[in-house]
Amino acid sequence: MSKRPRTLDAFFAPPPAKKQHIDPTPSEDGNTTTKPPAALPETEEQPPSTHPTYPFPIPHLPPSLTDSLPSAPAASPQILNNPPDLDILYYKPYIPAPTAKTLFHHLRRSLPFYRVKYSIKRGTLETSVTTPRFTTVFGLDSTAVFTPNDDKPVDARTGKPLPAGSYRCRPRPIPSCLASLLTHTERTTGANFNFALVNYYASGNDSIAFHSDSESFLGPNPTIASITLGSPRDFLLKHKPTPSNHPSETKAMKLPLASGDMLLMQGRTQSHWLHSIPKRKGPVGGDGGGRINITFRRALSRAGTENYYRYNVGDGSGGGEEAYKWDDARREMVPWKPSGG
Ligand SMILES: O=C(O)CCC(=O)C(=O)O
Ligand SMILES: [Fe+2]
Repeated sequence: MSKRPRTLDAFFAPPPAKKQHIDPTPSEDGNTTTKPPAALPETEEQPPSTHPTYPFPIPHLPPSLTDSLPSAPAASPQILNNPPDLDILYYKPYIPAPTAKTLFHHLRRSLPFYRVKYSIKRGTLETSVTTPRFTTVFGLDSTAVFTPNDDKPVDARTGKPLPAGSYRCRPRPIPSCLASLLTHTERTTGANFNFALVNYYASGNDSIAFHSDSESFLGPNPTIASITLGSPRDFLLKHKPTPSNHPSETKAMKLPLASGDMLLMQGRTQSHWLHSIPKRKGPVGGDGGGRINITFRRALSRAGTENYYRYNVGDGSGGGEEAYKWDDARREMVPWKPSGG
């Protein structure tokens, strides 16, 4: 449940909200309100998020977005708990469509993405796999924190610097554009999150196979918020096999996720159900087929941090794989070169 009254600037504002509250009244379409110009410079001056682990600075949300964000959720959630072991709140939508579209374009052009390669062993055969979508991740498990103005994580209990080699990966603080959304989602749901994982599906050819996010580093019955921005895609859910329920007989449930929708997966959902975004043939519709998915999660141990960076940034040369950045002229993700050329 919400811990603070929800207002316009509470929506994406980080906890110590610097901005003055101006006008929480949404317009008729539930989207924008006209703001006094005086409010704009303060937001415009917000510097981008920077960190030695980021390949480039990550801009703050633009004033047009922070100022037009409504008091979410835009709709009360539908409760999906009828099938055994399923426990999902379906916000349809969480963020109204026009705002979700602006947020989609902002995040697509602002975040570094990766096409991670890893190898899996099947028997004695080692196979190389390329993740069939772009991914990126920010955050740190609950044993450590980033302190303001500090590049390196410190011990969450003692506040002391971590011994060298505590992490194999190089954890990245959550940039302000995602931190604002995370904070608002915590207020809406009453859950706590320390990770933001982002998928970018460039077309209907990108996908995620059936899996559950039931890793032990999330603890039992984890709560995961999952937000869709951009083109719609089908989200499939099917119960894990049980002695009386053979996988071939398990019928999948289909949720047609649209831009702005959020699923709050909780309870026994991860331990008992699998989910996937299958490939989609033909035109996908909306935003040229591109779709962003953001999941907010809470990892409890270092294993979570190692795992998330390994599979969402990669571990090539310590800092991850080659970064990609959205190119507005080419309308695609292109390998990012530090020189810009
Ligand atoms: O894109 C989605 O909606 C699902 C993503 C997902 O399941 C995951 O990242 O674990
Ligand atoms: Fe998942």
